[in-house]
Amino acid sequence: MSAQPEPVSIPPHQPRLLVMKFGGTLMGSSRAIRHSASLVKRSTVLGTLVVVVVSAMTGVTNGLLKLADAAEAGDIAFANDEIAIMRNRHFTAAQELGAAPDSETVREIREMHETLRQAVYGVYLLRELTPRSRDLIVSFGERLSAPLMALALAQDGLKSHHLTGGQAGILTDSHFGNAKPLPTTYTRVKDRLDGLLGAGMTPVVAGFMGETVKGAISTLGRGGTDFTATIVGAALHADEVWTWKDVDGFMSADPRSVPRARTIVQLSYGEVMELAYFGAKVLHPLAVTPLQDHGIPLRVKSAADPDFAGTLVVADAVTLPGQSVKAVTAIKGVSIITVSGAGILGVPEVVADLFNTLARENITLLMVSQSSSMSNVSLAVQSASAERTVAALRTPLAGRQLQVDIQEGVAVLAIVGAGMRGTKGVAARLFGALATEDINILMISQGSSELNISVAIEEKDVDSATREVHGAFGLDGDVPA
Ligand SMILES: Nc1ncnc2c1ncn2[C@@H]1O[C@H](COP(=O)(O)OP(=O)(O)O)[C@@H](O)[C@H]1O
Ligand SMILES: N[C@@H](CC(=O)OP(=O)(O)O)C(=O)O
Repeated sequence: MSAQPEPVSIPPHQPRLLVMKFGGTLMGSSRAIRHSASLVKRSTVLGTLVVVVVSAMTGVTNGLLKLADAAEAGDIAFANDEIAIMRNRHFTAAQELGAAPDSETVREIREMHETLRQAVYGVYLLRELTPRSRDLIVSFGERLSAPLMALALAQDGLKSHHLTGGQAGILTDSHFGNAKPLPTTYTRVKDRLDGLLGAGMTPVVAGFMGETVKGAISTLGRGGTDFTATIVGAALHADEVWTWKDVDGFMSADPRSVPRARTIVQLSYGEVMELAYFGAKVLHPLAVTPLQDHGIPLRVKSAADPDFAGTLVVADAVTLPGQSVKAVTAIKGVSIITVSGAGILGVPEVVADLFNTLARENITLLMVSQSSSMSNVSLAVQSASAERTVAALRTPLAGRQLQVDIQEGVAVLAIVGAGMRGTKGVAARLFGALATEDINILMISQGSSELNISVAIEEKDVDSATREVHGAFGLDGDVPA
């Protein structure tokens, strides 16, 4: 009889199960993918089970959206050229990750590009790009990067198996472009991934997507791979979900515009949702929601410095004494739509109609303000949805004497932190900092949770405003600007 292997002893603090998410930057080239795979291996060698969730190679999602639009507009030559460039990029990465020309992975990548080409040709023939076909086309980014990660893991000696979001069990509603997981998702994901983990595999899930009950591919909204990772984390009751980044964690501002930004040690789920909603690109706004019920921690970790703890996101995050604000964040590319005129005066149903219409159209309102005389309502929306918003408002406004004005070139700046709850003088300090920079405030709003205060300002001022506000709340680090 052969000798039984020694049982693996796991040190007491070693996580049993981690979900690790790698975004577009960390999947951007064979070199980046190899490094990402090495971060997985660091944990698996210690006996931790890891489920990997990947995004498309950086730039691919935007490229797919652009070529889909081109096909709808009749420019099939441009669309085909873009597909060829993408195909080359994926083949090169596969080859650099050791795939032989006749390997299963290369065959799979070739087939996927062919299906993509056919889908895009269908859009061109019909001159129609529905949300459903856009989701199918854009999903190829993640579907093509998952086998690349599997190759890199194999090179590191790990057995792995890659799956689409639907194959991993993620079932969604039919809100193509912004789908939400159905409740059955969690048991389905558990059933499917437990089997693979039990067989000693490291599953690689293509992020950003699920599928509807009819089997159509749906996407979870831009940045949705974070959401995939937390759905999987919640389904498997993982010890933690780690999102690896090219930054040192969640920082007190976007380090690209504020060089003095520092890593935030801890954030609550609520603080993260506010930050993500107000433009901190680090996480999808809904990403922490699946983790909240089970209290599963999320860590934002630096791929360049894996021993650094990064930012821990938990229910009861610490707030240091005197730390009213933890971060400053901004959304650029905003428009303010103002509805005004006598027709709105004293007619509350008009306002109710406006909001109902916008909710039906799935338009996200970044800020809302209504004058107390009720003679005007201002709505801040992403400029990309401004036209759609104005078109949607036509019906509730029809036949009333109302004027609609649009102001473009706006940004929304927000300060976020649980410590501002009940702290006096926070708004005064914010407005003081903006006044120092001679910045005009177009709209103001404070969330009733007192977790944030947001202001709309002209976009040209937003970077200097962010730096000034960051300093005013004592967030500047030691790094010279
Ligand atoms: N508060 C913030 N903390 C850290 N990074 C931020 C913040 N706000 C914006 N960012 C930007 O988000 C980027 C990381 O997001 P993204 O590139 O979407 O990551 P991924 O490719 O992993 O999805 C960073 O490079 C950084 O410039
Ligand atoms: N690729 C998708 C999903 C995603 O989450 O990407 P990333 O992790 O690179 O932000 C997007 O660009 O929206």
